[in-house]
Amino acid sequence: MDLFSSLYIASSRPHNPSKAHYKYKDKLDKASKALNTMDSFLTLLAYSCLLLFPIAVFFCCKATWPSPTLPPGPIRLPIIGNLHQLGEHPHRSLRLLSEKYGSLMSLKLGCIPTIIVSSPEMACEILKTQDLIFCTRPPLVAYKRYSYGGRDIAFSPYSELWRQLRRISMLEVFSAKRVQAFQTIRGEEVNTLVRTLLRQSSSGPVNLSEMSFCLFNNITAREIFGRRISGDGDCTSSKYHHLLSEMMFLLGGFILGDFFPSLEWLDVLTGTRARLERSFRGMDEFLEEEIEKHMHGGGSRDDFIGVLLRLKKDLSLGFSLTRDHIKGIAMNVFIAGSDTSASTLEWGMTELIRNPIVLKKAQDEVRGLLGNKGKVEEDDVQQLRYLKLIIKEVLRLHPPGPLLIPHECMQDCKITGYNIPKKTRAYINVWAISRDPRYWQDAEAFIPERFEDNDINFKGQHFEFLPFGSGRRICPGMSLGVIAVELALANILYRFNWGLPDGMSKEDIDMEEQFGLVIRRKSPLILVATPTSLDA
Ligand code: HEM
Repeated sequence: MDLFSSLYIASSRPHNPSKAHYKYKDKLDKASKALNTMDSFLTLLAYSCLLLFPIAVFFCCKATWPSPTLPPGPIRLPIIGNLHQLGEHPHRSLRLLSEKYGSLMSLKLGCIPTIIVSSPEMACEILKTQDLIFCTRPPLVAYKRYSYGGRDIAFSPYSELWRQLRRISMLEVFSAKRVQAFQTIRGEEVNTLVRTLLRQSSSGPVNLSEMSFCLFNNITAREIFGRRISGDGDCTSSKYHHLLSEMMFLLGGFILGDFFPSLEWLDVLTGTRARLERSFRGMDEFLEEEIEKHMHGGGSRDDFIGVLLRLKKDLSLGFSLTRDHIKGIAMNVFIAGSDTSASTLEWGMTELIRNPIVLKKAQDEVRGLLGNKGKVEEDDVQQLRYLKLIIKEVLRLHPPGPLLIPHECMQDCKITGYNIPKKTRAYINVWAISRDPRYWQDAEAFIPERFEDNDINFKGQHFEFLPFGSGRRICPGMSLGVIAVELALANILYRFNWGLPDGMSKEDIDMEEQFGLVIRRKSPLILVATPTSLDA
């Protein structure tokens, strides 16, 4: 993502444009026709400010190297610093830079001092040894809005309130008891996926990316609100797909004000703020409706909203849980629970199709264990050793959050003798770490067997493998996410044979990533699913 990505955010078309927007856009279109190169006059204005001003300043001030007391890093341009070096896939560009400047690298992104961590040792330093100093979040524009001004778990700064929210969520929302209680939901939704695949596969290739998203979106919605959000018996489209994609994009999309706090007004001018507000309002209205339904006897006492509304009345909590806290937590789970798991399933199937020997071994395992049973249940999954190795390998090569959610340093500190000033932003490049040939043999290859004879897991103690992060901010939904992905993958491998559409070979599979807070495939995964003899 380069410096102008935020302008792209501003100029790309919103998903749910209002009538007013079209009217406004018509006028701009006339202007842009005349200009013939820009999407809108406002964008042109913003480009001008951003291009001409730095160029002018460039001639007045020099590029600088980071001071010797900071970790090494590339030379910084005036104004934009190293923003231009992020590229379209920041995790990849940052890996290349860190090969030159080291596993603790210093950058300046706009006005923001930043460190990039690219080795297990440095990740351990930030997420374990100095976790208490680094466990806050930077006050990014979208984080502030989507967290109801710091009233959620994922995007709020570290504080006593955050600790309380995280504590009660761990006990009541993400607990082992709750994971167990949602077993039926996962089973029913995976059955719906299988039924949808049976129906759709008879008329041609299926869009597995769309179905993955829909599956996890419905599982998450039932966990939070007690109801599905797709049509009955359907696993092809989710009413909130566009809204969630929009939110994911804005959360990972590098908004201008996040790098130039004094230029936040440009985000208003370019329309990014309005776009953020529109998506926030869309989600807020939905959450309000669901809370109202629960308060008037709808919903279940055991879904997340039911549990949180009960806790709201609990005077022994030690703090008062407000409606905004409930909406903040629900929004986190809705956002964090769908795309992450969908990404794991779609990359998992992508790798399996590219690696037919692994695919066959996984199918032999599940079919050997299940015989003619008809469907895989969660108890069966515990015996699928090879399938679990596959999930680990998918998370190693395709961690859904390649840079985690950014952390920020709360006070001046030192790492390996270098000064890290207070408010330095920290990106942990877990994508680069889990592909580092110093720690992984044949690091770019998909080899689930590499996890066979060792105890490396993703629970945050092995710093060479951190798909869920580590320390105080480690993903609290790990168990909910992993069991759902395992169950879905086991069932679709058991019930279907998989192949590529006619005329395609595995070399033709598009591996391009769409960067955002969560990395999904850029193009949907389209596969041919052939039901096995069980369904003949
Ligand atoms: C394969 C599935 C998943 C993966 C790979 C994943 C990964 C992550 C990562 C990398 C983080 C950021 C950690 C950091 O910043 O240090 C995170 C945070 C979080 N995840 Fe997940 N996640 C998954 C599924 C889920 C699910 C299913 C839920 C909810 C049901 C969830 C809820 C959260 C929340 C609330 C946070 C914020 C934690 C905090 O800031 O304290 N995640 N996740």
